[in-house]
Amino acid sequence: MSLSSAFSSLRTNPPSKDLHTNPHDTTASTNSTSDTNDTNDTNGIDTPGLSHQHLLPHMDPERRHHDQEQGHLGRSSVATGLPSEPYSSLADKDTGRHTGRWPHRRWSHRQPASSPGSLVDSRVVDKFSGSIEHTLSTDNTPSSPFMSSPRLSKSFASTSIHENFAQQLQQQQQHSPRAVVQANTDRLHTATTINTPAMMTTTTHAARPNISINTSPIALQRRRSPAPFDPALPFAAANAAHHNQQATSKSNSTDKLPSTSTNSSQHNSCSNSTPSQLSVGFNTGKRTTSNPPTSILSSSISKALPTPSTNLSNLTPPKRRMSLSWNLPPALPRQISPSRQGSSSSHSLPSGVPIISQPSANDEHGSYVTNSGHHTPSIPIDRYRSKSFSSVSSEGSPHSSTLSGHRSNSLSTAMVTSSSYSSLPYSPAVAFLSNFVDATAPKVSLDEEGAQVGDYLLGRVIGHGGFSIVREATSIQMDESGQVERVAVKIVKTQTGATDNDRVQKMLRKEIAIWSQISHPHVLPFITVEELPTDTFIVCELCTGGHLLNYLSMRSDALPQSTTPTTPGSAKTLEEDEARAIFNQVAEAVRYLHEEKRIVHRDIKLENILRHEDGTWKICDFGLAEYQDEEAALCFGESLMSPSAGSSFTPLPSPKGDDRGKEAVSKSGDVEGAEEEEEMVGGSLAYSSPEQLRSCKPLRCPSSDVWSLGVVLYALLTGRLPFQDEYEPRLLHQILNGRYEEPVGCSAEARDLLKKMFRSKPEDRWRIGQVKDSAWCLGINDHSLGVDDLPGTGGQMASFLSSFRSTL
Ligand SMILES: Nc1ncnc2c1ncn2[C@@H]1O[C@H](COP(=O)(O)OP(=O)(O)OP(=O)(O)O)[C@@H](O)[C@H]1O
Repeated sequence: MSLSSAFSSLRTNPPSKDLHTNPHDTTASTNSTSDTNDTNDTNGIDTPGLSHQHLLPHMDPERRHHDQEQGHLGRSSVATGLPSEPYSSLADKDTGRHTGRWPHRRWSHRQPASSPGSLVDSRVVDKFSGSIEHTLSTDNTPSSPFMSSPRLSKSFASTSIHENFAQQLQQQQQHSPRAVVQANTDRLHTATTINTPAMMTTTTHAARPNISINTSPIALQRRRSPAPFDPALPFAAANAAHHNQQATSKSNSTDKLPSTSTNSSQHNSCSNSTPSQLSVGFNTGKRTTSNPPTSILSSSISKALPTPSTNLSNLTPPKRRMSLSWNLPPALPRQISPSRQGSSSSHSLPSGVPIISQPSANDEHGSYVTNSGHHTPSIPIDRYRSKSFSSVSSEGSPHSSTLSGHRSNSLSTAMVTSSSYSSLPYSPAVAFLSNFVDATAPKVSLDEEGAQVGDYLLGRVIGHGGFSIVREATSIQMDESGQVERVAVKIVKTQTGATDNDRVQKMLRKEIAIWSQISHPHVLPFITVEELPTDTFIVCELCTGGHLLNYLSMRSDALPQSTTPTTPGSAKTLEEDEARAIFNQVAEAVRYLHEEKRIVHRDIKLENILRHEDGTWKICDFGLAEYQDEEAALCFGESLMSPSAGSSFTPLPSPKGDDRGKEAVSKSGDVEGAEEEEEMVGGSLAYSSPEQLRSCKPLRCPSSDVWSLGVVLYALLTGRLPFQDEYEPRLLHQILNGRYEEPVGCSAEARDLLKKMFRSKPEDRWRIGQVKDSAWCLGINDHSLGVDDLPGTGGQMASFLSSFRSTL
């Protein structure tokens, strides 16, 4: 259910007492509430007796511990206890309507068309992406202080990204040679187990007869286009080759040996194909394949990699079962051989699959160069040729042609035994495998730990956004003091083809454009952006102290159990001075945005206030930020606004006593015409202002930021949210009526400031300048003067009094 429909349903079905008898309502109380609307504007909706659970002490300690273990930088859903399913996954697939729960991320009035795709469970993909997350549902977890602050979801929620990850994983699995091998081995009953490149175990089970050719479209396709190369396969193949050779030598049974004759077409098949495409006979212990058998190595490769193109109809099972473990030595050293780089080769292996080339003439011991330009020295090629491969028919063998560069007729009939290798530093299989070192190196995807992005190396995941993940990163170069710079990198995937992609990219561009214009000590500094076709990387300053929600949770945990407050503020999560110090920093940043940059943040919440290691607090996440009007957009970010949107901007709503822009604000608080058609309402429900709830379009109204900031102030003072209820309609009514439980145990100035920030009508609400100049922010404790209540004076008068007193 969208917000607008939720609201209209509220109007048509005004809340009645049965709201309070709803089974969700376990906290009905008669605690006093504060109608902070000075004009007593309740819109005809009354919600008496609403009470609040105390937030922080109810938070599951295990979850908090997990979150804290993550350096307080974990996924916000962990800390909040909010359901991690994105909004779209909570919507009915057919109707696109809400299923009744609010998501933990953002919200939208319009549902994405890609509902089915968005049903991918992010938990699955979290595992895939390597970040172990506990995503909890409100259905089965105890409520937390902020649990019932359900957040509204962006329609381009995290599932789209996760879905992309999952699809990639699925594709990779489906098309990898390993998958094809697996598919075929179901029939061939051949299992190949590879532990690591260095330690392999190959087990060959008896093959079943009557195996037919797989001519499925996938198989045919695979023969045409090289499949992704699975580096483990050559290892398995070569191991099998080595083992097979030894076994067959010992048995001395020529009947069971595969033929060593081959032809050049088979050679080409080997050298021009990925391992999975090697289409020669399956070594079953009998020479019964229709393809001419190849060298022992290549036939063993084909055994490990039975492919669809193999005619296996007459295969008979081997009589024994073999099992082999082989420890490989470390990878051989490599050098770049510029002379070979880019040289044309008759081989056409996929990039990354090296091809052994002719040893250089002046290399005493022989050396070889791979198709990736790597030159591998110090392999005694001649010795290999004369001894290791003496038993292998050279014709058609990939080794005989590529390792030595010519086919040696001398390599014909002698058998290889284990003693053949005794004088060699490496076995032939190892020599062969060493050429796959590049290919076997773990492939680091561009957005994973270890990848390099610009001048930075990506590290662990430190946060999740609605459509991004955030990783720690370090600069690859040291600064003058020999230190590497630590930064955070926000990674947004480009989901080509996804329904939401265009909108996500557009919003991302706007975020970058706005964020890069901002410079303030209490705004998270933007550093740079790197764009790749697959991802966008926003590099920004790292805040190691976690976000404010974590901080409050941690401080609440530290409270003795006996002091768990029953009313907000009765036990202090933070001392008022500390709350003031934090609030002043955040309010100063908001003042800068509103007054100097004429930007509205639109997503101010505890999770978007980060603690720097120097102890300062900074606002982050400009994903929903907007310029307040056309003038500001032209002045600070002219390219950001579409012409159509630009012309529709209207002046800001103003506080009481200021006529500027008054006519632009409708009764509902909507700023008429200040929306782009395709924009969607965003933000978190618990922080949303009444005017935003009433509007089905996103507002560029700075007073909405002030409301959200009031929610932050309340949390700082009391350790809980002012508007919270697991029953969504009741939560909406609380916000729309501006009803919250007035905190006890804090100063009158603080309570007064809250009232001013929670005024229902945006034009009555204090502006950020007034908030900053309020008696509480200035630390003036004499509320008896009542100057804050004088229209249009509040902050200025407090400020004046403050300076006046300091002169006394
Ligand atoms: N510079 C940073 N240092 C440390 N943690 C960070 C930093 N930036 C972001 N994070 C963490 O990552 C989380 C998500 O970041 P951010 O809010 O910027 O992403 P987002 O995709 O815009 O999220 P949202 O859906 O809330 O808009 C933050 O809540 C925070 O915990």
